[in-house]
Amino acid sequence: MPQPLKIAIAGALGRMGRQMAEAVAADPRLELVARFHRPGSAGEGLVERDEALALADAVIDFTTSAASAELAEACAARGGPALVIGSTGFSAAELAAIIEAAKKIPIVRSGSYSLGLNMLTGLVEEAARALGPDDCDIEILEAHHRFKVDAPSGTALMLGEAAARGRGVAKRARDGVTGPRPAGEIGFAVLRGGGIVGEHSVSFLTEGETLTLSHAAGDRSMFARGAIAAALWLAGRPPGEYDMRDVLGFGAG
Ligand SMILES: NC(=O)C1=CN([C@@H]2O[C@H](COP(=O)(O)OP(=O)(O)OC[C@H]3O[C@@H](n4cnc5c(N)ncnc54)[C@H](OP(=O)(O)O)[C@@H]3O)[C@@H](O)[C@H]2O)C=CC1
Ligand SMILES: O=C(O)C1=N[C@H](C(=O)O)C[C@H](O)C1
Repeated sequence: MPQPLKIAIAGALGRMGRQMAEAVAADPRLELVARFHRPGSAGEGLVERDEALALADAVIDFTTSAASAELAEACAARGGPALVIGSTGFSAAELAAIIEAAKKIPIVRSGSYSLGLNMLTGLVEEAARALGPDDCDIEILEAHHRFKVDAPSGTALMLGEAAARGRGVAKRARDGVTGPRPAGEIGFAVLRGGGIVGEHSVSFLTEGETLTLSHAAGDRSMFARGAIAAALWLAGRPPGEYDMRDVLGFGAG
């Protein structure tokens, strides 16, 4: 039997951090070696970040865009551990820092670790290609709980990228006199409230009919399962930035 993969969890006190700790502890292929939170919050089962990095083969990180970019730099500076990033809402500078770090360590980053959602991106790409931009409009709707801080969601942006292969630019918000909808635009609409775990739909609209592809997350456990699959997949990989489509073997991605 191979040695269990040593996992550290960032953002351990967050919604996903707690979900991850439960899932990792229950998985015999893994050993939960450290949990950490913000700097200075060690104690009661938590350690400082750098202690965690020294113990782990891989870190699973659902925190904030800024914390993830900083963590990627710290992991790269010491030549490891590998990193699974689930955070969303990245600025261009934060993304650039992660891409730089991925020259030194292997990183999986995805706006969604759900298997179903990653399957949906393939279907969206196929539908967008088949329907073409001339008479078919694409609109993406996402809904999340009241605590979510970024919009559109990382998943909505992923779906937008899938739809946009061969299409026009994103339209992130509409307000006031917007004028008619430009052809090829991909529109995003955002709903926030209550405890919604994550709902996404992509509609393809022509003047005669609407096709809608959608996904709803029932709870956060499948994000944790996907992140664990990513950590196991990363073991022994060369440096590089990978995504969930690589992990799931969904083609060139
Ligand atoms: N890719 C995917 O499949 C999924 C992605 N997400 C994304 O994951 C992220 C976290 O989501 P969620 O768990 O709901 O959010 P939470 O706010 O519940 O958790 C994030 C945690 O990270 C902590 N944190 C902030 N800065 C640092 C730091 N420098 N070091 C360590 N910990 C830090 C926060 O602390 P404090 O509370 O003190 O601010 C908080 O406890 C979001 O970006 C979300 O969009 C969520 C679900 C699935
Ligand atoms: O913040 C969340 O909760 C979620 N964030 C991710 C996103 O931004 O897409 C994934 C999931 O929808 C839950």
